[in-house]
Amino acid sequence: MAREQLNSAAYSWHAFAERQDLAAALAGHVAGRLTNAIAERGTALLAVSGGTTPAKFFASLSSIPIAWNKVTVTLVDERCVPASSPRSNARLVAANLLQNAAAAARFVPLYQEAASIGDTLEADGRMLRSLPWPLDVVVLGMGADGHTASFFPDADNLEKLLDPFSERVVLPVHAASAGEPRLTLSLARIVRAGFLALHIEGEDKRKAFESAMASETRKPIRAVLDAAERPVEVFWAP
Ligand SMILES: O=C(O)[C@H](O)[C@@H](O)[C@H](O)[C@H](O)COP(=O)(O)O
Repeated sequence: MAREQLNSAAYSWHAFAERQDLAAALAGHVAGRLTNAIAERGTALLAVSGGTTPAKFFASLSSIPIAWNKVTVTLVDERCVPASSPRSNARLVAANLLQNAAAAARFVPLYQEAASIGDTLEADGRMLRSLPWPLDVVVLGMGADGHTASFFPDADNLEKLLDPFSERVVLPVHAASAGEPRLTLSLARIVRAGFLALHIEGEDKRKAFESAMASETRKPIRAVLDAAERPVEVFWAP
C-alpha cells in the first residue's frame, strides 16, 4: 500500500514502505493503462527507462497476463553501445521485462549499431516514426543531478532536448556526465503520454526531487513536469 500520497498540480506522490511493494503497484498501474489503450485503439505503446532502478518493476510487469502481443515496447533513452554491452538499456529490458507473459511484446530499440550516430539517428527516426504514437505509458527514472531520460544538465544541446514543441522523435545527446553518447526520446514526445510515471528509490533521490521542485534553477526533471499534459505520477520507496 502507498504509505502517503501528496498531490500538486504537476505531480502525485505515491510512497511505499518497500521497493517490492512499489514494483507491484507500478506494474499494476502500467498493465491497466496498457490494457485500456488496447481496448481503445487496438494497440499500446510503452516507453521505459534503463539504469539500475527498474529491474524489480520490470519483473513484476513481465508476469502480468495482458494482451502483450498488442504492445510495442521502446526505450525512453539509450546508451550508444552494442545490445550485448552491460551498459545497454535494450539488454536490460530484454533480460528483465521481455520475459514471461511480456515476451510476446514487440520491442523497438532506440539504438542500432551503424557507421555513425548520424546514420543511427536517420534509421531510428524512420523506424520510430512508424510506431503507433502517442505514447500510452512512459516510465521515467531520475539521477541525483535531476536528469531524466538523457536530458543531462550538462548536455551540449539541452535547450533543444527540452523543447516542448520539437518535431523530433529521437535526439542525440553529448554530455560529459552521461558517460557514452546517448539517444533520447524528445521531451515533446514524452510529455504527451497518456500515463507518465517517475520511478525513484532512496533518500538521495527523494531529496533531489524535492530540491528540483523547489529550486529556481530549472532541472530537467522540472522541465518535464512543467510541460507534461497530465500530472506526473511519482512512485518512491526508501
Ligand atoms: O539510461 C539511463 O540511465 C536512464 O534512462 C536514466 O535516465 C536513468 O533513469 C537515470 O539515470 C537513473 O538511473 P538509475 O536507476 O541507475 O539511478
